[in-house]
Amino acid sequence: MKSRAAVAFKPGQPLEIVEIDVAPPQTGEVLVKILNTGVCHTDAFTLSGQDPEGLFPVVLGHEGAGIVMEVGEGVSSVKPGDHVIPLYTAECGKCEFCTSGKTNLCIAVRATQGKGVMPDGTSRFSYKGQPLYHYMGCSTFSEYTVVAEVSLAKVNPKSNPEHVCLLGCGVTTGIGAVHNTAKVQEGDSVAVFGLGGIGLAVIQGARQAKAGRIFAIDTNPDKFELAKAFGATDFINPKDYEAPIQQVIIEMTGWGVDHSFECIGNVEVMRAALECAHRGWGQSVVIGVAGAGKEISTRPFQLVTGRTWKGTAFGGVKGRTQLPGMVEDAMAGKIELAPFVTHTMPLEDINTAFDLMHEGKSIRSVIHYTP
Ligand SMILES: NC(=O)c1ccc[n+]([C@@H]2O[C@H](COP(=O)([O-])OP(=O)(O)OC[C@H]3O[C@@H](n4cnc5c(N)ncnc54)[C@H](O)[C@@H]3O)[C@@H](O)[C@H]2O)c1
Ligand SMILES: N[C@@H](CCC(=O)N[C@@H](CSCO)C(=O)NCC(=O)O)C(=O)O
Ligand SMILES: [Zn+2]
Ligand SMILES: [Zn+2]
Repeated sequence: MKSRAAVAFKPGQPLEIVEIDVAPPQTGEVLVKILNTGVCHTDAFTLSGQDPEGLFPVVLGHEGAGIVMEVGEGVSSVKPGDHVIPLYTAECGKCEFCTSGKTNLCIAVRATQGKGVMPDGTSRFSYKGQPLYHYMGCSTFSEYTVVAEVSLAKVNPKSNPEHVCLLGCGVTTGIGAVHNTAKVQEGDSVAVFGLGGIGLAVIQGARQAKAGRIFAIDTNPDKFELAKAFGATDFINPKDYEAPIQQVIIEMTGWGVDHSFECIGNVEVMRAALECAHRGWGQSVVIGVAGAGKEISTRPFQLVTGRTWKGTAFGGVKGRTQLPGMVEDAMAGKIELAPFVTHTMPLEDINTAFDLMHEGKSIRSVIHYTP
């Protein structure tokens, strides 16, 4: 079938809106019509050419919501008409990782996903007869996409896809990082570096956990207003200080914060986030994705004196098991999604979404395929 799609033909170039060919779903696969998709910084990261797994030409996008159109052989957990959220972290329920009870990092389709193909090693997308790569097992920048069954969460059909698409990545990652990875407790202090979709979701999660002081840190002070609305109590622009930002936070708190979260993808800030954590027990969670060749460093003494460095993918959330409940929480007002959607636009204007992100003017731009 034909599908409108925004294709990244080359790194660093704007996406091109073209009509691509989408082959039918094979065994264990599902054809999904995407209704809405958010644009996450990770899409921009891969488009920039900095992603070691980046492949071109590719259909990017991994923060979508849609409806099942057709299922391949052997698919039993979803049927045409079901409302779904594609998952870049699959959940097969059977692999060593799924059954460990320790992680959400299912391995069922991860190897082929990282190579931009479906589990049988081939692509369902082509343009003018040439194959296009899939992206993160989702490729939500195509109106019709093919996804592995294990990479689909079935959600309430009454949910608003323009909002719940954000649970496909950004909001789930931030909220999950607070509850699953850091396990923030009532009264704990929290520092959030980077106030985009991820950082603001961390703040929302911290407020749910009844955290005490919540420090919101960004070099763009325009982000502070929304951070305050989500529950941040203290606001820091590192550009206002000569001292390293970790020193500023330690001076403001005495010994540092109980939890810090890096939501930027900057290895220098990752170091600052670790070093502003409380002596003896403070922990720092890396969420941001850093470019190829980047490495983190600190004095080992920072760890010797009790700080812990952690990381999280998709906030530690098991998509098929937990995402339907998060959608219910959003419908019940327990998770706020609307304030994240600062812009909406048709697929044809998707490059504007990347411009707004780079200019610091958006939190999330949400693309709609049908008016
Ligand atoms: N681990 C995961 O599962 C996961 C999931 C989603 C996104 N991410 C990553 O999280 C990061 C954030 O994504 P996003 O969509 O919120 O991005 P975004 O671009 O919307 O937000 C980033 C924010 O960081 C701020 N910033 C940039 N440099 C800064 C600095 N030196 N000090 C303080 N603030 C600074 C920017 O002003 C902006 O507000 C990206 O690296 C993305 O790839 C990771
Ligand atoms: N491909 C990159 C790493 C990209 C990365 O870290 N992705 C995050 C999700 S970002 C969503 O916006 C993630 O979940 N990673 C775990 C996984 O992909 O299995 C690289 O090679 O460095
Ligand atoms: Zn993302
Ligand atoms: Zn698994």
